[in-house]
This record gives sequence, structure tokens and C-alpha cells, in this order.
Amino acid sequence: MDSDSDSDASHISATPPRNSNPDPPKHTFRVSPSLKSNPKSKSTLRNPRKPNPKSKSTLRNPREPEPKSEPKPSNPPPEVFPSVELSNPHALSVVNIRQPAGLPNRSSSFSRLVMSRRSSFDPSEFQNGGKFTACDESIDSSADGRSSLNGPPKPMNVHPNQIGPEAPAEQPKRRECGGDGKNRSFDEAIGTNGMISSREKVKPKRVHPNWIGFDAPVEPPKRLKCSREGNFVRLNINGRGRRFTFMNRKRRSSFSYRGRRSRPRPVARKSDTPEGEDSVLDSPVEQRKSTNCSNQLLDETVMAIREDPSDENFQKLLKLTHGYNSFREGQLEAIRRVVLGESTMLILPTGAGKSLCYELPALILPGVTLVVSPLVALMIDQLRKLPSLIPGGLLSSAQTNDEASETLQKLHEGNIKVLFVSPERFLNAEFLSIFVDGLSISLLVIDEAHCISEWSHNFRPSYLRLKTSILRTKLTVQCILAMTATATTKTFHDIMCSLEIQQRNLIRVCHVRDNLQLFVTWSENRQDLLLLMKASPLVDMHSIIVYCKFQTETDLVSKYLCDNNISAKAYHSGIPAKNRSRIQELFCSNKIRVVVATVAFGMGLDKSDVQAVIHYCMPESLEEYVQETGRAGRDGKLSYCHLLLDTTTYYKLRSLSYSDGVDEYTIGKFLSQVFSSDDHLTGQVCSLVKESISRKFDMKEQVLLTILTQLEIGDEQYLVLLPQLNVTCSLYFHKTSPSLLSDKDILIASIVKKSEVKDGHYDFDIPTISNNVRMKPADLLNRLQHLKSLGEVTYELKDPAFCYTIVKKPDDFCSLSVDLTKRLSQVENCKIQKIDAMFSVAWSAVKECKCINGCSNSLHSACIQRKILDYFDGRHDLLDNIVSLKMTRSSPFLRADIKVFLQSNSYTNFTPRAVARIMHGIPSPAYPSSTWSKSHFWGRYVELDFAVVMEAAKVELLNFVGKHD
Ligand SMILES: Nc1ncnc2c1ncn2[C@@H]1O[C@H](COP(=O)(O)OP(=O)(O)OP(=O)(O)O)[C@@H](O)[C@H]1O
Repeated sequence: MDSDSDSDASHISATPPRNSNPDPPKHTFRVSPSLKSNPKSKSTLRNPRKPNPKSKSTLRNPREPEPKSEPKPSNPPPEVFPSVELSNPHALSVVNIRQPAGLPNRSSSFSRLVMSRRSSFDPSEFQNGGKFTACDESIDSSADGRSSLNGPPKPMNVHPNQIGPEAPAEQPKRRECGGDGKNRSFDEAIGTNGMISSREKVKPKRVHPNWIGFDAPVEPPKRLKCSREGNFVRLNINGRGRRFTFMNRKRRSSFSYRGRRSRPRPVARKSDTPEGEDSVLDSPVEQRKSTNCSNQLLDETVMAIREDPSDENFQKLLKLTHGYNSFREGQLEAIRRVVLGESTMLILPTGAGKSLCYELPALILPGVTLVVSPLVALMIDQLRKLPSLIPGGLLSSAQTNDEASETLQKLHEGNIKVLFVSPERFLNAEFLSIFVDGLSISLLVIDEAHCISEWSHNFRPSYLRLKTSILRTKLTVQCILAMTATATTKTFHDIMCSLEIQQRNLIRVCHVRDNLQLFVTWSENRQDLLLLMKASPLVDMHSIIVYCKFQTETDLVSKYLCDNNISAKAYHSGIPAKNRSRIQELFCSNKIRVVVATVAFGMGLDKSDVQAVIHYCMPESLEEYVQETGRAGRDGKLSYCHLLLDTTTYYKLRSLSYSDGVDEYTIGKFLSQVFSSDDHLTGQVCSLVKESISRKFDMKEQVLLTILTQLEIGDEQYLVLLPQLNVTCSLYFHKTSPSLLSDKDILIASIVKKSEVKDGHYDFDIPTISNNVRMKPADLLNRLQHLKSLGEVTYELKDPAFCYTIVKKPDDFCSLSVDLTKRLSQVENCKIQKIDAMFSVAWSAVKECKCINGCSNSLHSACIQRKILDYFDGRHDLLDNIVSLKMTRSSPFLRADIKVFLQSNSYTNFTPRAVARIMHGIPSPAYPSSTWSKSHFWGRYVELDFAVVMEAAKVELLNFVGKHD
């Protein structure tokens, strides 16, 4: 979640540099419990102290993959769109491209990437479903997301102040596309800071009413009424603006739909509320323009529905608010149930109009409608699209305190009917207290509800907090509407169970739109994309999305297209938010024809006339495939979706899905650290600095958060998670001396006593001081902020950390570790099944489809749609057998290679999992790709089943330790 949500949480690995032979890195040997000494902990082994022999391996694995035969088209295509026969010399002659301009040197990595499916991906570039990582965008979803592979991919949740991951290679880089003139002029227009250049500015611009712009006139926020005023919410990600000063503002106004009101409460400061949200725009968000409707007419219609919820009355309201004549399938049913107070699970295809299902109830129900959304960008988009008759607002960590205060003020005044928040907001006690003491929530909407389920393609730990049991204890939610476009039977059962939604309240319209023509071709050659783009029908299309899996890949592919006179722009979560937003905007206004994107692109994209979606790499799941193809043809017109299938991407994705796995032994050690504090009975704040803890236990931050969340909301509650904080503070004194200020202030006295003094500043750990003076970290920071405003001090914060208080220490660490490990491994297996299912469906279309029942040549809409339905209905067994043939089961060279690897890195601690990851080319916090991809064993066994590699590593580690003990 991201996350390129590109979800972007996972940054991934490369195919091995087989011929390069740099010395593997030498690490300082550290003692760790050995496999031998502890039968429970067989997974950690250590190598004895001995000189580091140079790798003398003469073993080479003759495992070059066999060339794949191209699928032979059987019948002439009856489809509306003609298809290009890829990797086919005849097709080449048709489009007259034998040697594309600017084709890179074959020996370059770009060449490997673009020209061959045996590509070498930069490990840092994998984009995870993310979608929601940093959902929050995380949802690149994560985004990157996306995501760790859990999401997101995900994207990872990123605090605004968060320091990036350890490995430099994991920092996304942007490469400008400088191919043709068009593209350069676009870059000029964008400018380095994402602003429009003066040349573009002088042009008269047509501004969409809902446009989110960077140079839009900033209007002062107005008090809203249920009228046509529209509203503005200013977001400021750069921290400009004043600090939080919200205090008991005078309440004003009444609003005909207001809920219960209470005294306004201060919102937590920005620094206290790091949410896993993606970066957002520094821009006003303008709501959709209103329809021509008077307040009186609206009030009358709403009253009529409250008295008589008939179809006619609902339709009248729809016409008034949105101007539509009729409801789409599933909408009216969902709206009626929600208005009647029945919690509902709504599964509608992408672009089918889910937002309407909370927008109308928000007008009808008396209290506030709270919409939980995984991405800030998505929230902004949803708010912008909200008809101005429905006053809305959002709370996000990207806002300044003034902005947040203003939103809260409006909320208390009854001037916000729909409030968008991120799931991380539910960690904030002060936010929750608004609803406990005052405002009533008539409806809680959980958008992208699949994020609740670990069995979904995009799980986010923060969504677990939305379980009904927790909501019930913390909030008085009267009704829940869970919405998603993609949920398998297992996923939606899990969601409904978590949210206590009754089976009869499931509304499911599950289908792939008929106007999407689904093509698949086998493609080992990256030139195929160019062939496609230069041939009919794509050559005549004005709006095309090309999906890739890796950030670098999007840059390279877009450059490749530009070099070949196809104007294209890359989009991924490594690109600054402003530029991303600008690209999306230009794409929406048809000023960019082709966007080459990771999964980070598309969430909240409501462009109705996207004509084609090309998958340059296969998606990680059928859910992702459905989501991404669903971005085409929302206007109902025939649209073109083409998947270029290859085994390299499949192996790579499968391999990467092992990047979240953890051993029982490691979880046990982590639990010992979590509960190491003796202060658990006094409710003292504990913290774990994310980066160092992640490296120490070789677990991704997203996995750590999942475990901590399970410890809070699992069967038994062991801890309470607090908002994440930057826990290390460097304090500088300016006016009064520290000792004099200490005399006046107990907090400063404690800081001076417990700090380490370095170069004139005082470094301290915030939880330690706050425990010492018995002050909440939030209050401590408020106090420092006050001293800063007096000119007494300045300070810097760093080290983002998980914070929590211990409720109870587990009685049995062993069984708790076993349970958690089992859960994580089930999730890992589920992820692999999703990749296998995606590959199976595409594979069988290409290799096995008999081209009857509507399929022909490379058009496989009929067979793919049928299998997608089977998949979402849980009928997987149809898919299994093909994939099992694809993974290599063994290699005679594996153990010998591992042996050589261990000998040449005898000063480093390894677990079997760590060795297997290196052999698969999967970076991890303790073994980053920046260091380990230099080993020529990196990624060498990506085509071999991970479990097989891990087993061999275990045997070799045992042998190695046995010999050297
Ligand atoms: N009843 C309707 N009649 C006509 N257009 C509609 C109707 N309901 C929704 N729409 C339009 O359909 C488009 C998609 O709606 P919306 O964004 O709510 O879809 P969604 O299901 O949330 O999509 P996604 O899954 O991609 O988020 C919007 O432009 C919306 O105005």
C-alpha cells in the first residue's frame, strides 16, 4: 500500500548477474543461537570464525531456460479488434518495424529488460499491490503499495517524516524520458518541481470543475451549507502553515442534517499522527459542481424517503443530486439496506458506481457518514467527486493542524456529512473520542474492504482495526457498508465475519464487463509491445495504459516507446506526488496518450474513455488483473486489454511472494523483545524503532506491524498500539540556559538529566522521558512546541517507531510464536496461489484454449471471463495442474552452490530462509539487494521452488556448522 501501493511496499530483486563475479560482501561474524544447540530453533545457524575462503567454485549450472515455442494461432480472428501476432515475423512485416529506432544495446540492462523476457530487474523496483502500501497508498498501493507483497502491496505506510529504507537501491529513482520532441516539451511543461512552466501557464487553460491543481487560486474556506457552494479542503504535505491551535472555537450554524454535537476537541498534532498515507497534493480540493437543485426541494425529497423509501423517491433524489435517470445494478438495493440500518457487503465491478451507494444514504441518514479509504489520493478524489449538495471533508496526516482543526470545526457544526479518513486514524484516541462523546456515526463505509482480509490481494494491517468488535467498543457505529470490486468467496466471507455482516446482506454483482476484449499472447520478446502499439487498433487509440511491475521498468519502457516515436509517460510511486498528479491530470484530459505505470496508477482514476490496458507484465493476481483491465472502457465502449505473458515475470513474482515469510524462531525472539519491558503494569509507553528492529529480525516493517496488530486484536489482547512516532529528539536551547530552564520546568529537568549531549544539543528518547515525567508523548511534544513558539528551544525528530503499551505478557511465548508463524505462512501460501491462478488462467488461454465458444486467435475473453468467475466463486481446482508443471522441482547443482556460497561468506550469519532468499534474489531488511545482489548466486535459483531451496540451505548449513564446530 503501496507502497508503489506501487503499493509499493516490496522492493524486489533481480535476476542473477550470472557472469559477474564480484567478491561477495564480507560481514562481521556475530554469534547467534545455533541450529544444533536449540532444537526448537533449527532455522538459525551460524558459521564459525574462520578465514573467508575465496569462492573457487567451478560449478556452473547449465540451467539456461529452454526457448519457448510461440503459440500458433489456429483460427482467423472474428473479433472486432484485429490482433497483432507477436514475436512473429509476419506481424513484423505488417507493421514494418524491424529495427526500432533507438533500440538499446543488447548488452545493456535496458536491452535485457526491454528486448528479452530474461530481463534483469532492479531489485528496488518491484511494485507491490500496493497498491496500498503507503496506502496508504499504501495502497502503490500500494503501492505501493503497495504493499509489501501483502499488499501491496503497498505499498508500506509511510509517515511524513519517515526515513527511507536502509538500502540505497531501494530508493526509487526517476529517469526522465527524453526521446522525442513531444516528450521533452512535456517535461519542460512539468518542470523540475512539478509546476507548469511559464510557457504553459500563459495558455488559456480549461479547468475542470473538480480539478486539483497546484496553481489554483486558493480560496478561503467557507462555512458550508447543504447548498451549491461546494467546499475546499486545503492539504499541505510540506508542513507549511501554522501549527495546531485548535481550541474551543465558537460553534456556529445549524445544518439540517447535523448529528449530535459536542464540544469541539483538539485534534492530535500532526507529529503524533503519522498515518500510513501516501503523499498528497498541496492543493485545494474542490467538490464536484452542483446540480440545479434548491435546498428546499432536496429537503423535501429526503423527508419523503425517510417516510416512504420507495424506488420512485430514491430515483427522484438520484436525479436531484447526481442528475442520473436510473440506478445501476446493485446500487438501489445497497442504498435501501443501508438506509434501513442493515450492515451490507457490496461487491460491484470497478467503475460500477459504488460511491453512489454511500453518497445518497449520507443525505438521508441523520448523523455523519465516515468513509475509510486506503489512500489519501483516493480520498481527495472521492471528496472531489462528491456532489456539492453533500458537504464533505477529510482528515489526513498530510494536513496542517489548522486544516485538521477547520475540518473538525465543521464536523462539530454539522457542516460535514461525509468525512473521509484513513484506517490509521483509528489509532488516534482523540479522533475516536470525538465520536464516543459527541457526534453519531450513522454509517461507516469501508472502501476497498478487501484490505481487511489477509486472504485478499491487498491486505493492510491497519484495516484489521476496523473489526466490528473494536468499532463497537470504541465507536457507536450504527451501520457498516463494506465495498470492494474484487473479493473471492474466502475474502468476502472473512470481511463479513470481521464486520458481523449477515449473509443475507451480501450484494454481489460479479462480472468482467462485456465491452472488455481480453487478449493474451505469449511474449518472450519485449519488442512485442512496440509491435502492438504500432499496429491496429492501438495505433489509432488516444488513451492507453501500459502496466509494468517495476518502477525502473516503467521508466525504461516509456523511454523505449518515446524513442520509437510513441509519446508516453512513466508513472510510479517513486515520482513526486505533484508530478504524478499532473501526469494523471494530463492523461485524463487526453494530453498524454500513453501512461506506462505500476499498480500505483489507477486507484481513483475515473477516466471513462481509456481505450486500452496493456499488461506488459502479468499481474500478481486475478483480482489485480480485474481491477486494472477494469480501468478501460468505463464509457461502455468496446475496449482492448492485452496481456503479454512470459515465465520470467511469473517466476519473479512467485519468488518475491516469499519476501514476507518469517521463521518461528525469529518471531519468538521478536516477541521477547516486544515484551522485554518490565513496565507493563504501569501502562508505560514502549517503542520499537522501525528501521533497526526490521533489520535486526530481518522482517519487513509491514510484517512487524501485522504481528503487533495481531497482538492487539487477536484472540487475546496483549498490547495497545499507539500512533507511530518519531522517537528520537535532538533539542537545542536558545534563550535560557538548560540548567535555568530546568529549574522552572520539570520536563526540561528530566530531559537534561536523561539526555546525551552532543555538539551542544540534547538527544533523548521521547517514550523514556514521557514515562519518566508521566506525560503522554503527545503532551510532551505539545510542551516542546510551546517552548519553541517562545523562542526557547528548537528540536528535530527522527527514528519512526511503533509505539505501544503492554496490557499483559503472554504466558506461553512458544505457542504464541507457533500460532503467528502458522498464520503468516498461510497468508504467504495464499499469495502464491493467487499468482499461480493468474498464470494458469493466462497460460491455459494461450496454450490450451481450443478457440471455441467465442475465443479465437489471441482473443480469449470468453475463456478468461469464465475462469475469473470460477476463481471468484472459489472453484480453483480447475486451475491447479498447469502451474505445478511449471516450477522446477530440483537441481543437481543447488547444494554445491549453497556450500560454496556459505564458504565464501563464512563470517555472516544465515538462516536457511536468508540463504534461500539470496538464491532467489529476494532482498530483505538484513540482506539488502544493494549488498547481496553483487553475489553471483543472487537470484540464481529463482525458477526452483523456494521450499526446495530452503530445505537444501538447511542441510548445507547443518553440514557447515557441523564441520566447523
Ligand atoms: N446510476 C448511475 N448512472 C450513471 N452513471 C453513474 C451511476 N452511478 C455511478 N455512475 C458514474 O460511474 C462512474 C464510476 O463511479 P464510481 O467512481 O463510484 O465507481 P466505483 O465502483 O467506485 O469504481 P472503482 O471500483 O474504480 O473505485 C462515476 O463517473 C459515476 O458518476
